[in-house]
Amino acid sequence: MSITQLLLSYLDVPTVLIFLIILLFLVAQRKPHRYPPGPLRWPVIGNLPIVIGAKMQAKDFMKISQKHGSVFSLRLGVLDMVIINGYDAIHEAFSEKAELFTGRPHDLIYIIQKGIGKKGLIMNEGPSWHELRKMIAVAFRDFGVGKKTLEERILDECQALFEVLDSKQKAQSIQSTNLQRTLMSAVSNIICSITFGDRFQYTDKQFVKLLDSLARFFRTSALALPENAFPFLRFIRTSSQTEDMIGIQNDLRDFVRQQVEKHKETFDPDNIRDIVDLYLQVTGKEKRQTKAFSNESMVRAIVDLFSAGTETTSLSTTWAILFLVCYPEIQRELHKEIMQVIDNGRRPSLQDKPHLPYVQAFISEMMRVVNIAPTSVPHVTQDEVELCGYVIPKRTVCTANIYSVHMDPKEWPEPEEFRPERWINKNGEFYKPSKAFLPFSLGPRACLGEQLARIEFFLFLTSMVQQYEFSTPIGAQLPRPFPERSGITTTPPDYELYIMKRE
Ligand code: HEM
Repeated sequence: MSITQLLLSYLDVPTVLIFLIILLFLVAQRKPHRYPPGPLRWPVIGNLPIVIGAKMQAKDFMKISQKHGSVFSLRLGVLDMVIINGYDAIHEAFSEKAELFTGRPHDLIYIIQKGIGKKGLIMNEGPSWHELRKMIAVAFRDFGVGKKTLEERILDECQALFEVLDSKQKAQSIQSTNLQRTLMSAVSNIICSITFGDRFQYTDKQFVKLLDSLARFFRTSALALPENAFPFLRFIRTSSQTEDMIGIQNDLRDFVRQQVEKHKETFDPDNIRDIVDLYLQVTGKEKRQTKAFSNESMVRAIVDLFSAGTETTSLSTTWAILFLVCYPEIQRELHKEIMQVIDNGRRPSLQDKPHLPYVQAFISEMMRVVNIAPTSVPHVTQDEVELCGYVIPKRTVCTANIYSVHMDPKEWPEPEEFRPERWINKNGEFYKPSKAFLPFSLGPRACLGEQLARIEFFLFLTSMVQQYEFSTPIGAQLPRPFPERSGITTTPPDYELYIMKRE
């Protein structure tokens, strides 16, 4: 009997199937030379089970990094991505090798490709992104970020918020998610006033609907959408979740377009009121219709500011209230410090900040534990690049796991413990105990709204603690003040909240 005949005599159907499965499994493990390691991949779906249905991807990613190292790879269907964990690796990528990591996956992640596109700020890349980012940074400065005018605007918005809180207080307890919606309106009004020079009533139907949609958008994980893993699905039938996310982006664009059209009617080149006016001036008067300064890129850039500026800061404030409720002794300490520095019930000011070390410590610790944007916004490699000894090919999606930086026990002993005191030195002053603190990411793509967010958050929190005491109704169950669920952002649990105006 020849060898071929011998082999064929063994090849029944189950043997062939087992052979094929092993072959597919081996093929699924193939990676380019010196590519980052990663968990075993299933044939066809790759590592999709890791992200689908995950409550908190960042936490799962951190566990994987404990086994495979700070830089590891995943394959989600056809989408290859690299997850970067820990301060040192993220610093090497986004700071030391920043110019090679500034791309965005506008062509690689379906919801971004179809719903957001390449224009604007967040998903744009290359010279037009650079030009736009520079212009918005200057506009933020010109329209008051860091100036008294903006401070006044924020404090006025706090006042509007307090009127709503006072009416809610009369209704006794409220659900914390309702408060978050109100906070979203307040925070959103600040970015609206910088961009459109206008604010909206908290009951304005279009505004409320838009903010609800925005919250839904941020609660979803873009990575887990089936069309990213299997692009052919886009030609058959997109999932309802994907349709919803695309619809939200279209609604946001329509809303901003309406505001821009209204502006055009009252535009006066000698009186530039806000960012839309500035844009109209640049694109109209100077006839500058470059890629960065087209009408559509303006609309998209403003949608980006509106979205990024609303959800993150309002969620942070909602989380802060949860910590006040769960740690009444910390709330008392904060109130005591605020009362000592801001006397006679005057409105807080940014000038008070250096005199409020415990407030600053509370804010930093809250941002560390909560990780509002736990996996940041994905970057893309602009060329082949070496990172921590591995080689990452050009146009690979790279995600920084910010959660892994803030939960690193070597940098933050007992990282899950909420301890504002970590941020206070022996002299009772506020200080940064570790470099491993990146809530706004780092490098040229770091959050453009960091300064604004910090100002808003400080003024909102200080004013709220000055005026109100937050607790839960007697007998109500206390929620756990630790993030357990996240999409693009980290959502606090819903609970019954009691707000009492201070005398
Ligand atoms: C607590 C509040 C906030 C947090 C934690 C936060 C966090 C972040 C993070 C992690 C990124 C991704 C950076 C990267 O890709 O490496 C980002 C990007 C961005 N954020 Fe924020 N953000 C906050 C508030 C704001 C506000 C108030 C605005 C504006 C009004 C804003 C505008 C932006 C923009 C435009 C980008 C994209 C920058 C670019 O791609 O060039 N953010 N933010």
